[in-house]
Amino acid sequence: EAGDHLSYMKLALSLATQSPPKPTNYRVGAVVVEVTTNEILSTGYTLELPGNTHAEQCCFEKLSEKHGVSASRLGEVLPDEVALYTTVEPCSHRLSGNLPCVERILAIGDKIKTVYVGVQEPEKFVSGNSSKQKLENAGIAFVHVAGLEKDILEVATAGHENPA
Ligand SMILES: Nc1nc(=O)c(N)c(NC[C@H](O)[C@H](O)[C@H](O)COP(=O)(O)O)[nH]1
Ligand SMILES: [Zn+2]
Repeated sequence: EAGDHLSYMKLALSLATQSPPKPTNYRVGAVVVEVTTNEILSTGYTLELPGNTHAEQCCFEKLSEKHGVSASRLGEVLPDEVALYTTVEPCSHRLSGNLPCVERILAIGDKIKTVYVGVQEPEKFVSGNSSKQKLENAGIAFVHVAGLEKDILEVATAGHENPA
């Protein structure tokens, strides 16, 4: 079981390495998994889709495209037990003003049971990321998958002046 989590987080990390480096965000990778079958429903990495997109946002936009529903209605079409793996915890505020990913997760409702994160968001752009609290308040589990922190931060900050 724990092995599975690490393999999904490693997959998310490999996706993050495809993200074009940028000084104003993090290079993140995310994977949406159907828990009972271990089927990968969607993947995403920062800036994969047009616009200033986040990895988690790309996962959801691909799923809404596939199912022909808006991302906010994904709760109607997703299977009952879904997990999100993301190398950096979902944002709770974005300096661009775009909709934070924690709000995108909450809008999906009770289909996403667990969010697995590789690291907490560094304090560089936004301090006090509140996604853990928001998710747990909504009954969504927030689980840290340990072991890849150094690699995740190196990839995430590769576009910065002084990378991690
Ligand atoms: N979980 C997560 N996935 C991402 O794909 C990504 N880029 C961030 N980054 C969080 C960081 O707080 C925001 O990147 C800045 O606040 C700038 O906001 P924009 O990205 O320009 O909307 N966090
Ligand atoms: Zn985000």
